[in-house]
Amino acid sequence: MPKNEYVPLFETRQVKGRILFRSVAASIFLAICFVFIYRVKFLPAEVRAERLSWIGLFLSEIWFSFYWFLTAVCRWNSVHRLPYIHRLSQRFGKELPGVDVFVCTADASIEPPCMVVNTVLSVMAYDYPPQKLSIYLSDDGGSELTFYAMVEAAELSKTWLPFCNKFKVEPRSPEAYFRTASEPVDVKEWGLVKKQYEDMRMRIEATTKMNRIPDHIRKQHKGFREWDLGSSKHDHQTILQILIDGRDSNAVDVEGNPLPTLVYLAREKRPQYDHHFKAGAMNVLIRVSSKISNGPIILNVDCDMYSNNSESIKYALCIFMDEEKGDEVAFVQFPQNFDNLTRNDSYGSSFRVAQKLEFQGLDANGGPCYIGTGCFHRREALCGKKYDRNYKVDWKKLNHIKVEESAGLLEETCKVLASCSFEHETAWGKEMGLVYGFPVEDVVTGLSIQCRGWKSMYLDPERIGFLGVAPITLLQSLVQHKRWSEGHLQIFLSKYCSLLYGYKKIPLKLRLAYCPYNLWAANCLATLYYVVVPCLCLLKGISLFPRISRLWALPFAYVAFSHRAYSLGEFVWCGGTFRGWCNDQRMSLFKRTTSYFFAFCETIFKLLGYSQPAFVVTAKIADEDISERYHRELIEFGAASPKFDILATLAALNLFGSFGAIKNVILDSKIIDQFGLQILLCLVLVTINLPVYQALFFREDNGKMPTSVTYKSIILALLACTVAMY
Ligand SMILES: O=c1ccn([C@@H]2O[C@H](COP(=O)(O)OP(=O)(O)O[C@H]3O[C@H](CO)[C@@H](O)[C@H](O)[C@H]3O)[C@@H](O)[C@H]2O)c(=O)[nH]1
Ligand SMILES: [Mn+2]
Repeated sequence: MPKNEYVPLFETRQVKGRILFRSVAASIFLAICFVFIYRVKFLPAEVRAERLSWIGLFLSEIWFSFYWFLTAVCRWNSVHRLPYIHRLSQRFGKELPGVDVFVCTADASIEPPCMVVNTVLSVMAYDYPPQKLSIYLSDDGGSELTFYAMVEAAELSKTWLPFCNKFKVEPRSPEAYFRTASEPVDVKEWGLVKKQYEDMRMRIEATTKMNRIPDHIRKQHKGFREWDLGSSKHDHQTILQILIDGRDSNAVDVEGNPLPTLVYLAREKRPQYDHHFKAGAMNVLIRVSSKISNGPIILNVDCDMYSNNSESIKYALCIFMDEEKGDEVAFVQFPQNFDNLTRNDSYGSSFRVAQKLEFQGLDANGGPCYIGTGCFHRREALCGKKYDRNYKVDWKKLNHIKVEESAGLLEETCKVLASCSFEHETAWGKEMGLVYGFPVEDVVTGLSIQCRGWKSMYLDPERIGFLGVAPITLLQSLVQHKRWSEGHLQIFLSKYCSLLYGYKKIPLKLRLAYCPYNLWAANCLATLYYVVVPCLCLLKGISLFPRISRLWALPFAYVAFSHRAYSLGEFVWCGGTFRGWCNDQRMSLFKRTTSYFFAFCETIFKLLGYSQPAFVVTAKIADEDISERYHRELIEFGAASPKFDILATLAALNLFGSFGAIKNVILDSKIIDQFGLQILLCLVLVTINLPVYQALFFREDNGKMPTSVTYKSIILALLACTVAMY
């Protein structure tokens, strides 16, 4: 091979199964056309109630078809990327760029310091030159418990990092490693390191339990003095402590190797200033890190997302540093995987199909969204730089910038960058850094980066890059989806709507591909209609679908069946189980009727100026009996919530509807022809809701439906049935 021939650092391949996907999509499209023809042709002319319900159903079907069309566009092409890390090391050797890792935490009571420490240790232990690695923890909880945990992490890293390097252990979160490793790599050292970790964990957990730091520990580090003034979570000065200064020749592990830099940061918080949640935290991190290490690549992870693959940085660099295609890439997104999922994933948290297939589609269309965690950014792009075609990075030059100030001086000079007033009348939160004002700051930021001309890419290596904690109760999951769908809808209704904002900036396909996500919440109306009206019409004797003896029933059946069968096929192909798929279907129904519905309403309130932005942080721990039920895959209802009122009422309604229908069929079997499809729809809904009935009527544990919800839902459902029948 000639010497200067370009050898790519990564390759792009078409995802298999495109022809199957396209043929199924085409056939579904055809069937949808027939459904529409039927709806127009047979629209009932006379009876008012009948005509109205029919029109409503038709509108819902138009919506579903439109939505389906968007998802099909998003998936029409899809690619995956194959990085070659050995080529990276061969080509760049020691000239690798600095990487700054940002870990965000917000609340020590639901994000245990011990978990944060594990995440931090896992990213400190990346297989990457430690002099080029800096880890920043942003603590929006401003908690000395978390600070203490970080002091401990700095200490443990001195044995943990050499241990990881020596034995090439994976994963590099000590907790996950000792939980999953089957046999000790080296009995003696294994035992020693394990004991050190266990001791540290016990010390941290003890302080967390006491909710305060005992005096003898406070004396160990000057940083604790910052809490002497008596600060609260929402009102405190900036706390910045460089726990390990990577430049310091004394900062070495037990074997004398250098350690990565480790920084604790709690930005200033004052009640009278908006802090913009995670987006605000990230922007402070960007500024502070620019003074301390200024790595040209930034990795962002949530505090529960430990690194599960010590080579992820190198994978991402294969994209950024590729001579031909790398310079236009602003961020490289890894999927969001979880390590606390049960076999059948009761709450559909795995995003299996989305992450194995949809994101590849986005990648082919111009780039995946930024999803907040497991994402590598090019610092310049994140800070607002526009891409232009002559942009070419000189990685070598980037490496020769040196910071001279001492750690102590840096701690003082950087404080102003983390103060509440710093951003006043600047472009931060608008054109610079993460965008403010949306509960999904990540997605809107990714979009705005892409609209500045950059591309993004998706990497899903065989060994999972990051593992986090998925919600462990139904309510938490629904609350999380409410935040997401609300954030997305707000983006859609703002100036950042991909269709308009991206006009002439990103390809039409990418503009369209954002829509299925942005419009999650908008699904609620059509779904609620489909869940409520056919059932009530059944009781009233209004037929909404073609007779099953007629050919017109075929397209309806085909759309429903093939669409779901294909989805099941994909789900299993992506490694899911049949029951997992059923759970996923149930969750998508639950999300649509509750999370999306509330998100939809709240977005309207917000547009009218009635509600404040919020970010409900997902709890990463739970009581023992809750987590025991989670592992038994029992759906957790437990607490009273308006979301459960809705779920239970809809479930009861369809149950009564089915009872009514079965009674009528027994009295007169001929109606099965006329109402066949409608009865089937009700029965499918009843099947999906089986766990709800169980929670309403049969369960005895603390996770059953609260009695108040049971009564409310039965009364409401009965009322609705009565009104429908008379
Ligand atoms: O005021 C805040 C609120 C949250 N966080 C952190 O943001 C992260 C995400 O919060 P979490 O409650 O875990 O939300 P998830 O729904 O799991 O997060 C997903 O969705 C969020 C947007 O809704 C993104 O910010 C996240 O990166 C993405 O993983 C966590 O590390 C928090 O500590 C802060 O730093 N400051
Ligand atoms: Mn999370």
